[in-house]
Amino acid sequence: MAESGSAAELSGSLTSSALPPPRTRIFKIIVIGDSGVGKTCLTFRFCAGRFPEKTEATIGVDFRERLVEIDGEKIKIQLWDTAGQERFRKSMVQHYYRNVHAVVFVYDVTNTASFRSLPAWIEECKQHALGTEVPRILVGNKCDLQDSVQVGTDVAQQFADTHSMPLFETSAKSPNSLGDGSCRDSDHVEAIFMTVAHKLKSQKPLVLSQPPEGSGGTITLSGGRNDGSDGGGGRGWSCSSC
Ligand SMILES: Nc1nc2c(ncn2[C@@H]2O[C@H](COP(=O)(O)OP(=O)(O)OP(=O)(O)O)[C@@H](O)[C@H]2O)c(=O)[nH]1
Repeated sequence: MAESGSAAELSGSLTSSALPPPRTRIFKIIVIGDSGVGKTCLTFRFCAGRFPEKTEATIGVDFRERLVEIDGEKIKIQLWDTAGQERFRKSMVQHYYRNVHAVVFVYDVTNTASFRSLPAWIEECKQHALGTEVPRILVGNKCDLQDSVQVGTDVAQQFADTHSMPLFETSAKSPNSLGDGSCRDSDHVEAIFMTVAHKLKSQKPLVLSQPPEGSGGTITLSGGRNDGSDGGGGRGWSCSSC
């Protein structure tokens, strides 16, 4: 009897230790659009939780990360903030498009030219073999500048529909600002990136590197949503985990 008890204990401990620790998945999301539309501010807002006091034109690429928890799974959202200026893109452009999970196209609602450039950005994605299976969203930024809006929601929505993308209008500066009445109806920057992460998570179930027997290779985690932030931000030219 004593022996069978030990065997049961042994088998129990073996089963739990045979499970590899869950890996943190990384979702690489590239943020593209004309220079000055607010890509740096949007990515900073999501990762650091605030509007940056000062920004400079991005050279090559910056990337920022934030750890979130979705349905009990920790996921690292890695935002690649790409340079809008052509002269700062050339050497890096092929790196942006490697292993991309989602694309965020940004225009400035107060700048028609940035909206007119969108087809060229879409074309660039196409040229880098980004298939239609890669989720894309369209973000109109700076909607706090209500008196200067040049790109109406209806025109933007039409464009988004034509290209099968959801449209979000927001402000990196004052999302959800209710105090002064601006941006009352805008989407929160937080919600925009979390929507992309939820979409990616639903598309890509967690697959363990060594699936336990009988699990079918896929483990579905469930539980309460609890977003956490490491507020991480960093400037870099490459990323070892991508
Ligand atoms: N009012 C307002 N200004 C914003 C907003 N987002 C960004 N800006 C301003 O727009 C300017 C450009 O912002 P960036 O985030 O540097 O633009 P970018 O798209 O990263 O530009 P590049 O790095 O050159 O590609 C800065 O002066 C920001 O303060 C916003 O939501 N509202």
